Amino acid sequence: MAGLAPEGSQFDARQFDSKMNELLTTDGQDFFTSYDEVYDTFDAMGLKENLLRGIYAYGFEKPSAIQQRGIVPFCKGLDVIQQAQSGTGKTATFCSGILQQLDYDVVECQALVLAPTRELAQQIEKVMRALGDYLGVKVHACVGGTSVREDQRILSAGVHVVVGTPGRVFDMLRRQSLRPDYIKMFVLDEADEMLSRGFKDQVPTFNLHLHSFLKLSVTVYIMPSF
Ligand SMILES: Nc1ncnc2c1ncn2[C@@H]1O[C@H](COP(=O)(O)OP(=O)(O)OP(=O)(O)O)[C@@H](O)[C@H]1O
Repeated sequence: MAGLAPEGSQFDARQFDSKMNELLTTDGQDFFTSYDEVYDTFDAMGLKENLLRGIYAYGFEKPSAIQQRGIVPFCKGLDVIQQAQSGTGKTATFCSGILQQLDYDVVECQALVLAPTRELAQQIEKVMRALGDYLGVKVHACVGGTSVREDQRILSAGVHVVVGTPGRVFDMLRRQSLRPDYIKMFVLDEADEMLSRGFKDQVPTFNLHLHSFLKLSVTVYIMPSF
């Protein structure tokens, strides 16, 4: 799979591994290991009014523990790694962060979310759509088992966010139906699951493919294996 780099990119698995090893073993000055600020209400987070309306209309009254700590750093453009048990509100955390940072006048894909399963990608799309209802967000789920043509039609009509599984998203990138030029946010949901499912070689390929076009803010969500 490591040889499956997109056309035009110069993916070198060995070089990638050595760079990753270097990054993981360096005491980076800019690397935050914790973020102390806690916001115990959504109102205190400085979110767009229409995002707040979406959050409250969805039925959330108070942010969960991970939302109290995770939404604001995401909104500040920091690279975020969050690890928490299932059902603690991680999805709404990164959806809110993305919805806060989108430029709604630009109908181009600005955020890419990858998930390990079709069901999860579709579930994330629903949450993103619901929370972003008052913002007019255009979000599309790019997953296998659906019409490629329909994906291409929707993407060419323009979306702000793509949520998908690696295979179909990769396919859309290769066909240039999904253009990475405007992507400024990247979320890898359930990263440990993604990496253990054999997407290991595709994920760095995505990163590299995107990196060759833009400066990327990477957000990784890790699910612990309990
Ligand atoms: N602040 C909140 N107030 C009330 N309910 C919430 C809040 N945040 C999330 N929820 C609800 O809690 C449930 C779990 O949230 P979510 O799916 O975001 O968690 P998760 O950590 O991503 O879980 P999983 O890893 O299982 O996908 C959902 O039904 C969601 O609507």
